[in-house]
Amino acid sequence: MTAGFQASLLDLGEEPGLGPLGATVRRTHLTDGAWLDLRPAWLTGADALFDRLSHKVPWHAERRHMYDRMVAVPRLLKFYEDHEPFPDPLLDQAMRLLNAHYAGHPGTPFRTAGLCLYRDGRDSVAWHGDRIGRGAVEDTMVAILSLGTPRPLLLRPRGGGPSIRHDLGHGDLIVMGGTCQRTWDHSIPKLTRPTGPRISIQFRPHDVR
Ligand SMILES: O=C(O)CCC(=O)C(=O)O
Ligand SMILES: [Fe+2]
Repeated sequence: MTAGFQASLLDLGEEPGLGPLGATVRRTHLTDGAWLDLRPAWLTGADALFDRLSHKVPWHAERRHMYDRMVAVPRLLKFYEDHEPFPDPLLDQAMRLLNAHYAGHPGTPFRTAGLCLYRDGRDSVAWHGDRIGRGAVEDTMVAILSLGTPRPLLLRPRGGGPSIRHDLGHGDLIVMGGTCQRTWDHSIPKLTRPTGPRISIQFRPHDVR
């Protein structure tokens, strides 16, 4: 989608700014009532936001129970509940713009911000849908603003079938909507080539994880 992260490192002085949504958002309909909206380069001057978030967010590692043992979650995390102040005013602005653009859609308004830091290509998210809470039974929406090194996001129908791939670049927006969390799974696969860091900001409605 957009240029690589390293190439833009010279832009640190540029103030981050969000573009319009409106007609710049391109929708792709998937099967079973799932859809994706893409808005490449929604955020310009994204280096400065990457830099601020990497320093300001209290990133932490988590361990989760898997099969019969505890394993390290392969990324750093911080989840902002809807009553918690976001770590940067740009996240408040992004959520306001998203809520204005998607007003009235099932699964809105967006209320929380989940942040992930992928330190390198070994960090990843395994196949899953955001089905904790309402996402398991109702249409919902998850909007992701991607910063830093581009990483592929893969999606595949839960019922089986080929996966599709979207490369999420520095400042790109992708929105999963309709039945996407129930009928499709998504993942950020590990990469073996040298890969710089990426921050993912996921806006979700209340009671969806
Ligand atoms: O890194 C991303 O953009 C996706 C993260 C994700 O799917 C999740 O945290 O549920
Ligand atoms: Fe997810």
